[in-house]
Amino acid sequence: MVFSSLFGKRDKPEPAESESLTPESTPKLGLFDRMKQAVTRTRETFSESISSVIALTREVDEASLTSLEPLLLAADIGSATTAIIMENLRQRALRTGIQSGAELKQLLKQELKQILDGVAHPIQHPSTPPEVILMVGVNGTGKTTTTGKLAALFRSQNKTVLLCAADTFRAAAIEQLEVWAQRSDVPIIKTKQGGDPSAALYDACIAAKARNTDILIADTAGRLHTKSDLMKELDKMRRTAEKLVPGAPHQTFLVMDATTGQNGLQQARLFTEAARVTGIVLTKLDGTAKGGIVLAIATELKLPVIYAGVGEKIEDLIPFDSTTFIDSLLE
Ligand SMILES: Nc1nc2c(ncn2[C@@H]2O[C@H](COP(=O)(O)OP(=O)(O)OP(=O)(O)O)[C@@H](O)[C@H]2O)c(=O)[nH]1
Repeated sequence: MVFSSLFGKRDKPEPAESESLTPESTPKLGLFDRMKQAVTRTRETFSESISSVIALTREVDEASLTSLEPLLLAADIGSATTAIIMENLRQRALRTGIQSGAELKQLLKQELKQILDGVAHPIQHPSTPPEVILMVGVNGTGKTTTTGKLAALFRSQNKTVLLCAADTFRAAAIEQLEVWAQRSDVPIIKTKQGGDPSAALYDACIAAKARNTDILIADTAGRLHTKSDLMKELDKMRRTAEKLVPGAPHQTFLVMDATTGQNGLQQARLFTEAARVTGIVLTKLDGTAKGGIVLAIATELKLPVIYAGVGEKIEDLIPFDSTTFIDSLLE
């Protein structure tokens, strides 16, 4: 089995792949630099406007605090979350008696980090393989792409992976996942388009157990929480996995598109209630100036972001870390 590294050349480059980083052309970036690159657009608007307020702050008073509020809203942090941040900032600024703009910035960073850390929890892994992961979410958020990227990420950690193409609804989803499986050099279990996704998942669970595979990732069709037949289908998949693998699905990742902002959040809120989501994968962070949505996810969904999608290529998925995120957003 050949898998050089996440940054290595792959056998069958797709158009997006051909531009991929190679060790020869570009130095490997660390997590911090990759996150920083991904949130460039958010940083440009958020950090620069915050910095100009901070630079003008001679003393920390109600006026300087209030001038931060529209900047938080502009980054799509959301009104409810912004209100929480502002209230906490006021109290902490008062309590600690800070004076300078630089201290205010540090306080803001601490406040933002605290919000993210408040919902973080260690991922529970099963004691015996396979670990079953369901990828769920509304249409077009990046489920299939993220399933492929996750396979590559786990392979680079020397885990064995099996993919299950349980998106039997969208015409090209199965073929798309097959391409990702080839890129990551992992096997795939599929059924025909229009087939029963639970049947595909059943076969995949049996195969993962027989092969002692570490991780089984199932890509599911995009759906809205309002489509009750599709939500029932998701339930059936859960029950199928549970019958075959104790505790499965161990993770249910809701794939959210960062560019959809507060609309996406509203959909996600209703989705998490119905689908027993355990964590968020936030895609397309690279394509938005509204990366502040990460904070709204924490306060409103009470769920941690586990991974962030930072581009279309196979290596463009990074484990989400609150310190890295806040530090790359607010230098
Ligand atoms: N820039 C960027 N594009 C992404 C990212 N993740 C996914 N995409 C793109 O988003 C588009 C939709 O991705 P898919 O994986 O097909 O979405 P899906 O959720 O499986 O779609 P449905 O099955 O229709 O629900 C594709 O063009 C992907 O390349 C990301 O992190 N950054």
